[in-house]
Amino acid sequence: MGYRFADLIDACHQEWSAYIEHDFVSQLGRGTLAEDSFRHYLKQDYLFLIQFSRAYALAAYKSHSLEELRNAFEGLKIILDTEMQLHLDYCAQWDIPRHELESLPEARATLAYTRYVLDAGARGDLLDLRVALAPCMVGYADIARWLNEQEATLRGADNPYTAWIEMYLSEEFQQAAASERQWLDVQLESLSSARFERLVTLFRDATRLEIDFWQIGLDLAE
Ligand SMILES: Cc1ncc(CN)c(N)n1
Repeated sequence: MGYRFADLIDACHQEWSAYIEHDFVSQLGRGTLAEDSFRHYLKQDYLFLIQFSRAYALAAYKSHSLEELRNAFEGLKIILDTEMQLHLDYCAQWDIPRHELESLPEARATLAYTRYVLDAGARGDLLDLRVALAPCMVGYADIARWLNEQEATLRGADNPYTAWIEMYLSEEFQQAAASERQWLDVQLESLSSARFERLVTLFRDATRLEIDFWQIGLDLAE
């Protein structure tokens, strides 16, 4: 029997739960996350999304088929048109000027995560790259659904982070994550155990780097 995407999560279950249910996420869901933490996250995430746009462009370069090219294009489009727009809206609402975003220094965790994924893609093939990207797209879709299931999650105007949660819960984002899972299911099915184990390392590392990224929001780390 072949591997599936769920086997990657099972192989690093502890890291995956620590990422999905991180304190930053639960505080955001309850609406109790300090504004400074979210601001810090937002600014670093702006820089993160620029690097991840490059990673989706790299995925286009590494593609062989029209379907793979379309997928890379969709990933890039969601970042540039949807996620980035929400960031800019929050920044405008919270008086973070555009020129500040353009001249921000990258925090170490931002550098570490984004360059790790770009390097995985440059060294490896499309599957390596999309496995390294999976905690980003599939992870945030899971986070939004997890938040939606929690009784403690505060909805509507009383939670300043409602727009963030809604965006990742949106049909567009959930659908993109579901089709990424499906593509990975097909690719993983016929792999040898040695190849699968190498992908587990990529997936685990990227998940650990996502955990660090939440943490810089709480620590306001540079
Ligand atoms: C750090 C991080 N990881 C994932 C996502 C969702 N694309 C994001 N915006 N930022």
